[in-house]
Amino acid sequence: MQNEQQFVSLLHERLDALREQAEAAVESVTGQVTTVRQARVERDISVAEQSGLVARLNAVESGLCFGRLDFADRATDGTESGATRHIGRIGMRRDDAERTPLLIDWRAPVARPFYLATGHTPMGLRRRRHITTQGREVTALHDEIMDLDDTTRTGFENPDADAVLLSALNSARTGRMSDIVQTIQAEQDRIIRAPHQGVLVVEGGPGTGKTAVALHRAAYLLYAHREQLARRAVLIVGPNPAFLGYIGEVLPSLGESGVLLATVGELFPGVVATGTDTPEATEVKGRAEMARVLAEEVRDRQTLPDPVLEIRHEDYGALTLDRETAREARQRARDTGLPHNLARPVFAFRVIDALTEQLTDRIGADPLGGPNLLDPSDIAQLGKEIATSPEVQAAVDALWPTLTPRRLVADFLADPDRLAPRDAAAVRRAGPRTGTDGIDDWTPADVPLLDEAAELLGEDDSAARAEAARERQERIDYARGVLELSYGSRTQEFEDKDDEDSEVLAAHDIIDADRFADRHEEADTRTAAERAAADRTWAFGHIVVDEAQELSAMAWRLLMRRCPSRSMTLVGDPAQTGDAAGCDSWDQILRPYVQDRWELTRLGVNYRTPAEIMEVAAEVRRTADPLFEPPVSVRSTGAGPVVRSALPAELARRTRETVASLVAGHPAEGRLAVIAPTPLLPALAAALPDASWAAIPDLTRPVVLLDARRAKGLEFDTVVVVDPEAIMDGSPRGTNDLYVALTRATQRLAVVRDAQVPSRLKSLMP
Ligand SMILES: Nc1ncnc2c1ncn2[C@@H]1O[C@H](COP(=O)(O)OP(=O)(O)OP(=O)(O)O)[C@@H](O)[C@H]1O
Repeated sequence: MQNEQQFVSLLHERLDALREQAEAAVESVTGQVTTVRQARVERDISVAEQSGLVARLNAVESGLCFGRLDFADRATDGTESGATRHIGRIGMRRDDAERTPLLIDWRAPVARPFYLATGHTPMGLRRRRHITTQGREVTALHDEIMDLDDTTRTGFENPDADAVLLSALNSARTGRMSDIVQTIQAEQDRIIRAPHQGVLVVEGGPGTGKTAVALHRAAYLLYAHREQLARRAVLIVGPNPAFLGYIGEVLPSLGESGVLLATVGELFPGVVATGTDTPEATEVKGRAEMARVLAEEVRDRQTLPDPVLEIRHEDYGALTLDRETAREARQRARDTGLPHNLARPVFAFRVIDALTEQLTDRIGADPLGGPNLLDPSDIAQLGKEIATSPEVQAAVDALWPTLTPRRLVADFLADPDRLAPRDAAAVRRAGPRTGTDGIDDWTPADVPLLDEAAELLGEDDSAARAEAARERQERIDYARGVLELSYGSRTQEFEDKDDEDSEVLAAHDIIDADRFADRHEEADTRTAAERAAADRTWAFGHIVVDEAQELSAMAWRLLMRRCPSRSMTLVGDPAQTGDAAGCDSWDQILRPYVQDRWELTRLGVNYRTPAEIMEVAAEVRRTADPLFEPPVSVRSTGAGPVVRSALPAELARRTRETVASLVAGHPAEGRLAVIAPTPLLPALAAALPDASWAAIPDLTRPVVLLDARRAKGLEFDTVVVVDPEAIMDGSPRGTNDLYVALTRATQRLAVVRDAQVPSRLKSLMP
């Protein structure tokens, strides 16, 4: 233990030294004042790099080193004979001439036996050690002998190989998910390190570690393919903001920050989707056919005169645009296949041509019947006058208006006549107020519609692009110089890959002058993730979707547009689908985009819910699917759910008593959630004044009140489910919602039933 303590102390000293260096570097450049543009670029880059490094070093402080591998003297693969390697959150080297490896990043290939080796397949190991620390102090060691012929003993051998895992699973929850880097299981490790191309679907029941695996996979991919992914950023999509808050600390604790966490409702820059839809409206808006409906809405705006449009020209009097000419112009514009706003100039040119011809005929007609008296330069001049005439422009606008996505979708929702009457009634809402460009409270289900509209409409940005190209060339010239400088001052002490592959990246490692110029233009020192968040057309390097079963067909269209490489990890559980627009089958989701070229893998062990609680939850699922088999719980606590019942008027009071007795029975422990049907929440909030209750509840509070939909993906030490039958009947997928609610507890479950409702579930009888 003492030796291990010394080593861990040494690691922290090294970490301190690296941090001091980085902080000093930030300080030394921050104060520099310069007017030379190249020097300013260098300074900004330096500050961004070194500040990022400081943040990263701070984040890995806790649990910096958690494992040790002792390789056998006679190594089977010939690489690590007799060596000892410590495994940690990041890689570090000594500050010596050889830059000796000190700590191996958990993602490095050499760390892999830590997760995969078994007595049967020792992968060259003699011993594997789990090191538990608190702050900088080593508090426990657990050794596993991998080579049975090896008779050396350390005194820390633990017959219970799962002791470290079980201690992690039993620890009190904090309202924030923690990483599992110390105890990743072999089946999880294989998914985390699966190849990065293509679509990988990870399916598994509640608590099987899908979220944990998805996040560690993102961290692994950023390590293994940093060059590609740091530049394009990784997007992690979660079901709601509370869930994103819950998982938000995992990647920083693994030293990663180049990731954008977002809900689908946050993926249309400039729109904050604060509204809510009924389940019916969500379902209708999520249907794939909405793409066609919106396309038809756009075509509807490309109108024709009926039968002619009279245009009064200031100087030349009345001009007429007939239906046939407009139809021909419209066809030409449509034939380009361009989005509406980009095809508009084609339509406009044709109309202007026709009007110019009309005017030419009128003004230049030879009274004697000879050829037109105007010469080509006169005609060109007339054309210009027509094109710039406000009346002509108004006529073009009336027939082919420039449209914005917000306006189009708002108008459609105000008047959704194209839909069947029931569907129209479900989605109809007040139109945009005069003068506004949309509606005030967009809902998450509107966002894929807005994105679809943006695709259909396009943005005429040719002038802006030409200007951007010119500026970019200027930046490239400066960036070339900066890169040369950056290579000269590269970091030396912080790697466990070879030199060219350093995991601490400096500018010269990952980019050439072109890309560098893109990233560090003077006016924009944002990270790739930040820039991605502001850019609707950003193509992410990899997308991870959690609770993927909840996404609608329209949301998938949006996500696929953001990921042209189709490098994606989708995790989910169709048995937990709650959203009315959610999909039931992966094939149905993926076929339109990748046909059958996607891979499915399953996780079968439940690390969260004890066996006794899982049995009750499984019974709920079996009411919908009699052959349902739940994932196997890794733990059992010996305690089944406590069931109480009360008359409807007493439900809130009974719930308060139940919460009070559970809190009193387990005073210092973790978090408690009350999960109830949405209509009951106000009454329960009044009865539980200390509970956190909001659209985005504070999960770090001791008691949290929420409905089943918001509980998705979360977990608590203790869960009280109120009125289970009402949750079941509350929506078309209510059985799934109740299944979700019952599977959120890591330790204890209580159920408060409505005594007047006959129970459909044997195990939920008092
Ligand atoms: N290898 C592991 N070591 C330690 N804890 C683990 C491990 N795998 C999973 N867990 C823990 O199990 C719990 C459930 O994991 P997670 O939330 O990822 O499951 P999930 O499959 O996403 O569940 P759900 O479908 O219900 O949202 C978490 O507390 C997670 O930290």
